[in-house]
Order: sequence, then C-alpha cells, then structure tokens
Amino acid sequence: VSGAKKAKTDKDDNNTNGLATCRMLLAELEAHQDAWPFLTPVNHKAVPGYRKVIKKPMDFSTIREKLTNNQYLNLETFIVDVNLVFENCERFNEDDSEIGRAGHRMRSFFDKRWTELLK
Ligand SMILES: Cc1nnc(-c2cnn(C)c2N)n1CCCn1ccnc1
Repeated sequence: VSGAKKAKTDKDDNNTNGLATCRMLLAELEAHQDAWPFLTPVNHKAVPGYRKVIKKPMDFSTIREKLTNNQYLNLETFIVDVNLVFENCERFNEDDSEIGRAGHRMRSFFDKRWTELLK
C-alpha cells in the first residue's frame, strides 16, 4: 500500500539517537594509546580501597557491552558513562601519576571529539 508507514529503525534514519556516533566515539577511545588503564574493569580485589572509594566503577569494555546490549537510550546517556570513567580516575589517582595523566589526556581527547562530531 503506498504511503504505508515503514517501521522506524536507526539503519533508516541517519544516526537516530546518536547511536552511530556512540559506536564511532567508543572505537576511537578503545584505540587511543592512553586507553590502557580503562580498557577493562579495575580489579577491585587487587586494588586496595577501590571498591570503597569508587561507588560506580566504569570502563570501556563495560560501555562496549552496554552499547551492544542496547542499554544506551541516546548519546547523552553514553556520555554520562564515559565521563564516569574519567571522574573515577581523577578521584582515585594523583594528577601527577601515569594513570592520572592518561585519564586527563583521554578526557580532553573525548571532549574534543564529541564536540567536533556534534557540530
Ligand atoms: C582505571 C584505574 N584507576 N586506578 C587504577 C589502578 C589500578 N591499580 N592501581 C594501583 C590503580 N591506581 N586503574 C586501573 C589501571 C589498570 N591497569 C593498571 C595497569 N595496567 C592496567
């Protein structure tokens, strides 16, 4: 029937809810040379104090899992989790430390990229 409403899928509309942008941004984060501290969950059994201090652990593999399981409503909810990775890092690590510096470099890379993509 002409004019029948087609089911809306994000394949049809360019980048519905920004999920294609999320996939692009996450791939860039995972590939970044300073991503190494953030690729997998912090092993809280091996890191004294981590579980007590960091109430909401987050890392890039968990974000990847959530994206794959369609757990992000839109770009905003994705950005909340990415920023959580960097907030946790700043809370637990000295600015003047290997991991602390990696976190600052990753945060400024992410801020630059998503603002570029959203322009
Ligand atoms: C992320 C992150 N924030 N703090 C840590 C960490 C892990 N151990 N210690 C003493 C920390 N301060 N991490 C995870 C870093 C994961 N890592 C460490 C070496 N290779 C990966």
